Amino acid sequence: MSATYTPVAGFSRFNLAQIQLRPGEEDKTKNLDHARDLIVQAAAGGGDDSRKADLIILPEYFNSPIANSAHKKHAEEVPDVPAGGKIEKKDLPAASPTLKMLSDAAIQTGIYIIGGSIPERDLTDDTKVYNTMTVWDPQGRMIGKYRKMHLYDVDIPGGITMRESDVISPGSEPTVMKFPFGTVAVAICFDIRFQFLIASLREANPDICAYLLPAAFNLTTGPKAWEILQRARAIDNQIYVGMCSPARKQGEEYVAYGHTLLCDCEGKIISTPTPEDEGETIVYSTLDPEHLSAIRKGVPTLTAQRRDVYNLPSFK
Ligand SMILES: O=C(O)CCC(=O)C(=O)O
Repeated sequence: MSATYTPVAGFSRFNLAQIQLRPGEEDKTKNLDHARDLIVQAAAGGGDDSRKADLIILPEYFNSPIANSAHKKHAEEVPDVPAGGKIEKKDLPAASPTLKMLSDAAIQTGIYIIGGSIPERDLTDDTKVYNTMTVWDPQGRMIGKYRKMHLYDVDIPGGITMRESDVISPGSEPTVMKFPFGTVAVAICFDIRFQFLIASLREANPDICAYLLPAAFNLTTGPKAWEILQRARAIDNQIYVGMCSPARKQGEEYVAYGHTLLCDCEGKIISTPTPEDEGETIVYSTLDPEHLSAIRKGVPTLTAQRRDVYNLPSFK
């Protein structure tokens, strides 16, 4: 039986720069100045051709320490973006320095930015803080917002015990971004473990070409699961998948794993720092529609699904 195949709508070759930024410190101004310098550096080059980056992504909690004790103190106001809309720079909250930096950096570089994640203060309930991503266009407008949905509450004997939900409230809006070069599903860190999230987004948006997540795995789960989860999600959904980690820094309350990477739609890792490169670095990749097409055509798992025999169970 020959596979029916159509190219992924709206996907054109693009360059991604993932900034494995050093972990945030208490001095937010210092963190933001440093992140901006790295964004400018990342914008200048990379990928496997001579074009500059088209999209930059930062890590989880990049503007402040990754610590439950820090989130409330560093939380900022983040406006909601109307569906399909944008928030102009002049309408950003004056008291949100991280949003201002990201908007300025997008204008300065002329590049789309997935602004990692930051603690967000709930305006209507000051007991609530979210782990929130913002997305920016080259005009410095905020074009997307996503609140982490699955909170990292784990108790691993001999490993790590953590309850993100002691401080953070969960979001409940899965998010897909339409960039001029392709449709990208976004989420944050622990969300990668939930296959139904990306599978349902993928089903509703067949034009998704990539799944990108700011993340910060740790030294317990990083070695076991960081790489395999990304490769699994990539193979299951036949999309590019990448997570962007903070650099590893011993002595922090939460030591991030590092190893930022991007794998292609057959689970092959195409860009990652060298093993000794757990420190600050920029990982460049090129996402290629022809490669994606060839893989989907060669192994047509998505069109060959037997929905007449099985289907996702309803949770409701
Ligand atoms: O899934 C994991 O092992 C790590 C997740 C995590 O650290 C997070 O979501 O913050």
